[in-house]
Amino acid sequence: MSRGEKIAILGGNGSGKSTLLKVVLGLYVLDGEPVRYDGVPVSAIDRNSMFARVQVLFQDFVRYQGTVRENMAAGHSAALKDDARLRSALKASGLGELADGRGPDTPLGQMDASSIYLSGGQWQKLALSRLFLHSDADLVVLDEPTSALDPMSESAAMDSIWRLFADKTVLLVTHRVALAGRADRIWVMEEGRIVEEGNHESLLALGGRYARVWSEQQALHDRKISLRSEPR
Ligand SMILES: Nc1ncnc2c1ncn2[C@@H]1O[C@H](COP(=O)(O)OP(=O)(O)OP(=O)(O)O)[C@@H](O)[C@H]1O
Repeated sequence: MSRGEKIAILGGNGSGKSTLLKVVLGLYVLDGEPVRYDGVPVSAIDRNSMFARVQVLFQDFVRYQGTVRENMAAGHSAALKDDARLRSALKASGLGELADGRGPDTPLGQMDASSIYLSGGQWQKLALSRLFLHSDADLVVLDEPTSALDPMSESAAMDSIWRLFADKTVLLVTHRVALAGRADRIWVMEEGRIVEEGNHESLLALGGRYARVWSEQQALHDRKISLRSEPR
């Protein structure tokens, strides 16, 4: 990976995408050549200084029984007081109504009668807001960050991801070829290995697994559009 590069990782269930992220982060150590950051093996880098430079969003992100503010500012107390930053991060993930409505002090979950319940997709947006709020890392690692979002929300959230992390190195795991297509480089995984590598155009030209999944997902998309436009 080069600094500032955007890499998307595609592959079927169990192909090794999440495992690869953990290897990159030094959470799993493999035999053989180690993962290096600026030439330094990941095992030789102090965990705290490593995680100060890396922002991670896994699929099983945390949900705190607390307010929106507490959920977003977890581990970063300075952000607790900055309402403008909190609201802007909420809007970037698609929670504009919450930002403009009851705002950062809204209690979530079952705290009391004034609490609101978030849906699965809304929790994922909140997790993304937390990431946008603290986007001061060099490397951003995202494991299916929009998997619970509806198509419109997903497209808007991905726009925010590319915009807000424009100068960061991004590693994005996704099942959606349309989202991967915007990356500088795509790794296609199968049985724990990268079996295809390139950008959208070169992988389409290769005519392999990526090209096949791309045309299948395009056909599905076109079918949905035509179903929507058929007269009732
Ligand atoms: N800690 C572990 N110990 C043993 N096997 C594991 C461990 N974590 C993952 N695996 C296995 O490694 C394989 C790859 O898992 P991984 O979670 O990386 O897949 P993935 O490509 O992210 O899949 P998905 O799209 O379903 O999230 C799977 O067969 C899984 O069962």
